[in-house]
Amino acid sequence: MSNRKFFVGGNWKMNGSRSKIDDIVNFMVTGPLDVNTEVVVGCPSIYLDYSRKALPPTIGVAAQNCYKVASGAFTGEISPAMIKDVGVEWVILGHSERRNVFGENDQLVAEKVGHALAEGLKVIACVGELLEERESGKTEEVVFRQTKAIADKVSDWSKVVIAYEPVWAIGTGKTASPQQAQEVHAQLRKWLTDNVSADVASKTRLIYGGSVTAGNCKELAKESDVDGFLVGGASLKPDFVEIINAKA
Ligand SMILES: O=C[C@H](O)COP(=O)(O)O
Repeated sequence: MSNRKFFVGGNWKMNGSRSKIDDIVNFMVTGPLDVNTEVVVGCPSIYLDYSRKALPPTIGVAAQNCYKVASGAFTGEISPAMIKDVGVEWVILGHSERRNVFGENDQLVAEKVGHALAEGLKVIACVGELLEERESGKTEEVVFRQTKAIADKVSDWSKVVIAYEPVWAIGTGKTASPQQAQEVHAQLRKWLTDNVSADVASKTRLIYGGSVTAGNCKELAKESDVDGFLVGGASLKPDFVEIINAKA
């Protein structure tokens, strides 16, 4: 039994409206939510303020992205300083959709992580391989490369959660099996032991994302190196409560 607090993040992606958020807040407040799980929801930037005000302080709020500097001529971007200004304490960085739809590379993701942490935000940093990378035996190489870029910018690991999200499992209904998730999580934890420290490796939450549902969360949560989830589609539905309670 690890002493890592189970962590469940919801990533609403580009979904929602004020009325939809009211519904989500309602089912989350009704819960009941396992008090032993840390819960954070990732909102579209335009709804960060609204969501932070609507949710109880026991539920964290995350931006889904931010830029790597505090302010300036960067049309369309938001900064960690702005995120903090509306009372939001987390940001998701390096999500596979940022990497693969919007072309963010390891270096940009790492710079964003470094700046967000320096500004006092906590970071959910995402890594994960494409289907062709898995099929050609490159999963470990890819997730280690992505993790190293991020790790080089981290000085305080207590502010970081790593989300392993195999791209082939995101939004596809093809969840990684508990064994597949555990295998990569164990490799990542060993990487942290070898390249950061045993202490950081034992304390850092490694969460899994990719088609997590109320139906598969309990089996995944039994794996010793799976410390929680990053949930997309199911975080918009009352099923999210069951996922938060996967360990209860
Ligand atoms: O950030 C969440 C992941 O991309 C997983 O999304 P999904 O649960 O809809 O597959």
